[in-house]
Order: sequence, then structure tokens, then C-alpha cells
Amino acid sequence: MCGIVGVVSNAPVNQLLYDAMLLLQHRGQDAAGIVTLLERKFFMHKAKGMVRDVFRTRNMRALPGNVGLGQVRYPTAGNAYSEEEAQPFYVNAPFGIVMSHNGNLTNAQTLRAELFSTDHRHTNTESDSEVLLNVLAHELERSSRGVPLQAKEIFAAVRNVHQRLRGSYAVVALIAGHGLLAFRDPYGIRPLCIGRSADGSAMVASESVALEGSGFVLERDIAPGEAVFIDLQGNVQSQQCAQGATRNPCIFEFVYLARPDSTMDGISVYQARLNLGETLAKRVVSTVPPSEIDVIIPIPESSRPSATQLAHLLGIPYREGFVKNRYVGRTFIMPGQGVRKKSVRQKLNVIVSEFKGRNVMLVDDSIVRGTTSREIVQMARDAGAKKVYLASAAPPVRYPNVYGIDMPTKDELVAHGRTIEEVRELIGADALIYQDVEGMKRAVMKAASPSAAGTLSGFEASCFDGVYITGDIDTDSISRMQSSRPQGSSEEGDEDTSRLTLPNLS
Ligand SMILES: O=P(O)(O)OC[C@H]1O[C@H](OP(=O)(O)OP(=O)(O)O)[C@H](O)[C@@H]1O
Ligand SMILES: NC(=O)CC[C@H](N)C(=O)O
Ligand SMILES: [Mg+2]
Repeated sequence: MCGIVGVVSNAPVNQLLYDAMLLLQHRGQDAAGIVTLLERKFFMHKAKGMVRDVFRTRNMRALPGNVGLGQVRYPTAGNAYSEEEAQPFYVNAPFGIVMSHNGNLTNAQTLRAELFSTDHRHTNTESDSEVLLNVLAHELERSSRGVPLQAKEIFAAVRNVHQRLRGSYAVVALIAGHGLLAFRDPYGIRPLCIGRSADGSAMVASESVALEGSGFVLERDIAPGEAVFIDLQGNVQSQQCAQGATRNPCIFEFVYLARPDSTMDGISVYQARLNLGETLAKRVVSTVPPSEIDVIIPIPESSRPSATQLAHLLGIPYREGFVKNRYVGRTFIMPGQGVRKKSVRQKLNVIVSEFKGRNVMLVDDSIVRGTTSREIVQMARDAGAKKVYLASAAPPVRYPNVYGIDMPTKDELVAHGRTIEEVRELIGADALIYQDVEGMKRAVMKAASPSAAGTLSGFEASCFDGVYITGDIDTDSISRMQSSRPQGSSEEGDEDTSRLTLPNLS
């Protein structure tokens, strides 16, 4: 996942975009970029790093214009360390287009070859997003050949783009001299919403928190397959551009990726996490009698709502036993296992009195590679805990994700090919309780507003159930994607040489 945002306003948008990107920072910590549009000219600044490091006053001053877009990147394809693959991307024809993408194309290699041989377009990076931009540019060129580019031609181009792309994509693009285009893949895997401010400005963003925190009111989610075009005067037009679109948002957004104060596809992320704690409570009682748990301790940050609800329902005290260093980012979305592992200890420290002589139940939202759990269980023991139980608000992550979450190889998933007992042993906990897949889906669905519930077909939950919603994923495509996953650099904690190796228990 990455965070994307676009604005059409009647006042300068540089600061607005910067602030919205800070609200989306949890979706990507690796690179950040803004493009603004003044008359026919784009102004761009992008670099590796978090928003506050990438933009200096001089960079902000060099971003004039009332229209613009931005992105915070969490790399899932191409090169994690390449400045060139920071977004937005730019092409000069037709018209001049810049684009930000959240998601992952599963047919990027085929498209790259097709772009070169058939469309005669050159891509110069390993990024799937650059491929996407070129497909969009080619289709805009085709649909507007000999006629002025208007909403009709733009929607026709998006229809063709949907035909060619596979995978997940939420996109915001600016077309010089025309306006802002936003669209979402036909399954709605990655989120995108739209809102307005009192002065009539329009904003599209990955999460509602970016709108609300910027003084906008959330109007609605952009529907799966839908395209929205906002002209330079702020007039909004939209059209469904995909056949047979269904709403299947990525369930991992609700488990971990999104901020709890966001609402996506009509589902409150916070309520979803509370509900996950509720269903988890039922699983806990059938494994560890509540009388044997002295205290429930969340693993900050994302597990807090589930842990609170679990503690409440079991009638066990909830305590903050780990203090988080707020200056260390999210460890899961860091590129490279070496840096992730080191960061868990830098990020979390224990309050010994909450552990000493107690049976503690630690709660996390999910266990992916097991990096966090193994460190945390050991830290709890070192702090004097008698028994350390671990509960996960999500089921075991057993399958690679190909839709924009960096878990592309099954070997790095601690639960792949292992029984829960084997995972427990590896992590070193006295008991390990996982959510079950159906319980998770029900819990998240229950958090949907009544009007949204009817529009949801289900969830993209492949990393938990192995069912890939786009229907075109097999072991070959997974290994192809594995080879195009972000590569690290040795100077920043090379992930290949320091990759966590798990003992083979079979
Ligand atoms: O099993 P692992 O591979 O360690 O991944 C899972 C952990 O990573 C995430 O935390 P993260 O620190 O990224 O973010 P958070 O502060 O939002 O919880 C998630 O909340 C789990 O704690
Ligand atoms: N996480 C994302 O949405 C990543 C977008 C794109 N695939 C990249 O790697 O830059
Ligand atoms: Mg966490």
C-alpha cells in the first residue's frame, strides 16, 4: 500500500497536499512526492524519505498552482532504494500526465513488453506504476485522436485501461490543461475516496482521514471500476468504466494498514478492529481459561482496539506494558528484514512492573513474518513474566500477497507450511491463539454501515485464505512477482543477506 491524494482547488494546494500526506504517512514511509499544476506546467519534487524529510521550505515554494497530487510510497515492486521510482511519475505525451498509484500490477512484465513492442513506449524503471502510467497515456492518446479530450474520451480510455491491467490499482492522475482523473480497479482492492471542502475544493485520497484532517467532508468512496474526472474549475463527472465490477476491499487494510479513524467502503476501521477483538475473545476462552490470564497487553500500535475489546469482554485488566518510541516508524512496511528486526527493539520497550510474576496475554493485530512476536515474547520473559500467551486478531498469514502488501514469498511467512503448534514453538509463547478466517470476515463485515453492507461482495483476503480475487494468480505468476519485488541495498541493511531464517521444524 501507498498513500495517494489529489486536489483541485481555487487556492494554492502545496501545503494542503503536504498536510494530507502527513495524514497518510502510515501507508508509506519510503519516499514521498508532490506535483502541482500551474497553467500548463507541472512542478514536481520527490525523493526518498518521509514527508517531513523530503520537503524543505524551498521545495514547497517551488510547488505553485491550485491543482496537484501527492504520494507516500511503500515499495512493492521495482527498486525500494531508487529515487527514480519515487512517485508521482511523469510522461510528456499526450498532453503531459503525472500519476500516483497505490497497488500492484500482477501483469506488469507482460505489459512492459507490450508497451515496447506494440505501443512503442519506453519505460525506464522497474516500477509497475510507470507501466501503468504508460498504459493510461497510450489509451488517452488513442481515445482522443482527432477530437478534443473531454470526460467522454477520458472514460473511454479508462475502460481500455481496465481491460489491460491486472492486479490492484487506485490511481490519481493530472492531465495538463484538463484536470484530475481518479480511478479504482474493478474489485476495489485498494481504497480511494472523494470529498469536498466548504470553499468547493475537491480532494481524492486513499483514506477518509486525509480528507477530514484537511478540512474536507467525505462524500463517498470511489466505486470499484469507477473513474472520476474533475476539471480545472472543480466540476466532477464520473462513470463506471469496468464490466462486472464488484466490491472486494483488501481485508488487511482493516486488520493493519489503514488508520483506525478512517472509514473505507463504508466500514469503520476502528469498529472492525473492535469486532475482531470480540471474535478473538471467543477463541481465547476455548484455549486459555481467563482465570489464568492476569493482564492483557497490546503490542502497539495497531492492535490496541482489538486488545481493549478482548480485555473488556474477558473482564481482565488491560495494561500498556510496552512503550512505543514514536520516532520509529512502522516496522512491517520497512524494506529489509535486518532493519525490521532491529527496529522492533528500538521501537518498543517494556514497563517491567506490568510483566513481573504475571501471566500475560499479548495481543497483536497480525503475525506475518513473526519478527515482532518473537522479539516481544522474549522481552516479556526477560521482564519476568511467568507465562506469555500471544493472541492474534487476524488468522495465520499463510499465502503471499500480490496486491500491494510486501509479503510476496511464502517462505518468509512464519505460518506458511506450519501448524499453529509449530508457530507457537518458534515464537516461544506458552499458548498461541489465532483468529479464524470466517470469524475475521464476519467481524469486519459487521462494522459496515447498513447502506454499505449491501454493496460489499466480500473481501480480498488471499494472504489468509489463498483465494486470489482476480482469478489469474498461480504459482508461476507468484514467482514472477517474487523476482520483481523491491530490492534492497547493502548499505541500508540488505534484506537478502540478513533475512531472518527460520529453523525447519518438519
Ligand atoms: O510478524 P511481523 O512480520 O513482525 O509483522 C506483524 C507486525 O507488524 C505490524 O506492526 P508495525 O510495527 O508495522 O506497525 P504498528 O505500529 O502500526 O503496529 C503489525 O501490527 C504487527 O505488529
Ligand atoms: N504499495 C504500493 O501501493 C506500491 C505502488 C507500486 N507498486 C510501487 O512499488 O511503487
Ligand atoms: Mg504492530
